Amino acid sequence: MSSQSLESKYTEEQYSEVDQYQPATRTGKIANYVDQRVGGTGMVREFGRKVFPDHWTFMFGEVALYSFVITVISGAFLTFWFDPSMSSTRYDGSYVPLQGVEMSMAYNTALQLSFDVRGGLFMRQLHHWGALMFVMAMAIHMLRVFFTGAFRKPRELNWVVGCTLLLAGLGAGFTGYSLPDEVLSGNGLRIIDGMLKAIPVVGTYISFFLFGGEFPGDEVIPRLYSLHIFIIPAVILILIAVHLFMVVTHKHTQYPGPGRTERNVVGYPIGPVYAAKAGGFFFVVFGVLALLGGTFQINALWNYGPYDPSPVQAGTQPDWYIGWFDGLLRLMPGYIGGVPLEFVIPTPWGGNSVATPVLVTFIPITALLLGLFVWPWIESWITGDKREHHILDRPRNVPGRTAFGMAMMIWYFVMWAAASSDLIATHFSLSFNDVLIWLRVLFFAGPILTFIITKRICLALQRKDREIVLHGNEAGVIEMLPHGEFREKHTRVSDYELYTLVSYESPGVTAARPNAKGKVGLLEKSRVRMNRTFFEDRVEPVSREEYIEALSHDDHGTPAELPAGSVGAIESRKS
Ligand code: HEM
Ligand code: HEM
Repeated sequence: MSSQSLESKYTEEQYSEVDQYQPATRTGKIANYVDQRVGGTGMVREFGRKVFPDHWTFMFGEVALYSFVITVISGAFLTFWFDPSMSSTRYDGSYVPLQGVEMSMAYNTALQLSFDVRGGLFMRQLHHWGALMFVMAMAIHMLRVFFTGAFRKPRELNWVVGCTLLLAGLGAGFTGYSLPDEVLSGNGLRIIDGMLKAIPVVGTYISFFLFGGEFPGDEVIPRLYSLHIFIIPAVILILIAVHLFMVVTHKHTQYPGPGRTERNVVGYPIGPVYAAKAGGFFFVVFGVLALLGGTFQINALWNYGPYDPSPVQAGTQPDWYIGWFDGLLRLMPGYIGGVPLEFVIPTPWGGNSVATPVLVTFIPITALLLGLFVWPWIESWITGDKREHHILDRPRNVPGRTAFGMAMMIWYFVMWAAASSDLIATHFSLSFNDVLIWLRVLFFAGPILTFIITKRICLALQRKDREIVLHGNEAGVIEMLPHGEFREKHTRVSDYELYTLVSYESPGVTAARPNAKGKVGLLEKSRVRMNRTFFEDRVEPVSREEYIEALSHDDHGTPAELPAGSVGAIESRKS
């Protein structure tokens, strides 16, 4: 019992009486002692009874959380040995091919961690696999939230917190990857330096300040280190706390099903079953990462050699979440029809060069990242839907959003694939230039084709669902009728499945809304155009009348009366 509740319930004279209710066991007494001073019971009662719906797609947020914890633990281990200094030293560790080679302390200690610290290589690999899993889990979690519409009101701000987490994750990955100061990380930094310098007027200054002088300087690794082990993890930690707090206050969304409404949550309370499952799951994630870290080599930095701006290695790849920046740079032509795209603006101090090929790459990067942040508002602007949503969408039931999401994914994949254009060319014995030209075509045509194809697939799946609701599933049993006709038997779907198949709305196109002056502005016109792209093709959901009509035909081998709950499912459709 917490001290607060004691105060409110008992007078001072009654305190001695209360002491008689001390638990009998020693553990109970210790728990009581702590609780009277900490007051945790109320919190446990509040959180322990929170109901959490169960679905496998809700697991990715947890995987992100656990892999972050594992990168923090393994990263803390690395800090005991890693020295982020760029001062020069001669390697004298146990890796023979590099003995006597001059290198920075950062690379030297990363090699020491790999060869001379007991368990060091395992911890480095665990850290790197943990980082990859962290960003991967975040991305899949984000896609789950996107494709099921879990970002809609009231969760828009939590979506923004999530997007910030994703950016912070990319920042953590990039800064970590740059720390060991070998050829691969040095080349990554060289690309960043080039992108910064392309910014007109201020670019060279930004690069100069970041690197503490002319690239590579001797300041950048210690600076990245502060960002990597302190500032970015602290930001991630705070944002995760805010994110999960918001998940609790909003309550979790749920998939459509019997008894699930916009006003309730059906699932298990967190304590004890869910908490035990989540605790166990942490160790599963830890186990998988330990297995990867222990058996699959990653970032074998002794093969690269110390950073030197002159060599660039063939075949090396940046981590998957960074590759698309690199890919974009490769996609952008430097010349069109023999005319260089880079030009110089004459100025009194000798001219300012504008690196157009590099600058243009900022457009898709900004569009993709900014679009991600503001998507909840864009969607509600297109649809005109300002209502709260706690029941999730099945992706096929929102063809416009699903098609758009898939188009953006393909766009991302093309940019990412471009970062491996050399490997694609060598592995498949193709001309490097041809690969690049095809990727350029796909950069523009890929998203459009994906949008069209995905929308068609969604509509086809909706039609299939409609067919299943009205005529049941093919039973795989052929029967012969008395007059000799053969036909396949159909079985009705269960009431549960019926709920899943019919609980959705399929809005039509909304008409243009004139402004106060009675005119339809340019913005409204573009909204209506997008609204039409999203909603013009639609499949009408099954109506009550259609359903009853279908049931009454018992030529599908179905009873003439309605199964309990089935009409309720149709009625509960959100429209
Ligand atoms: C450090 C990274 C992250 C962690 C640890 C995390 C964790 C979680 C967890 C545990 C949940 C509840 C379970 C679930 O639905 O999966 C959740 C829900 C949510 N997350 Fe994340 N998340 C992260 C990143 C993101 C990102 C990148 C986004 C989107 C851009 C996002 C958006 C959301 C939203 C909108 C919800 C509420 C979903 C609902 O109620 O259905 N999160 N997050
Ligand atoms: C408090 C948290 C963290 C600490 C103390 C930490 C510490 C470190 C240290 C000391 C290194 C250099 C070791 C080496 O290269 O051998 C490193 C590398 C790295 N870190 Fe972290 N880190 C943390 C969080 C993260 C997070 C959240 C991510 C990713 C999203 C990440 C990604 C990386 C990567 C990719 C490397 C390069 C690993 C390699 O050399 O193969 N770190 N980290």
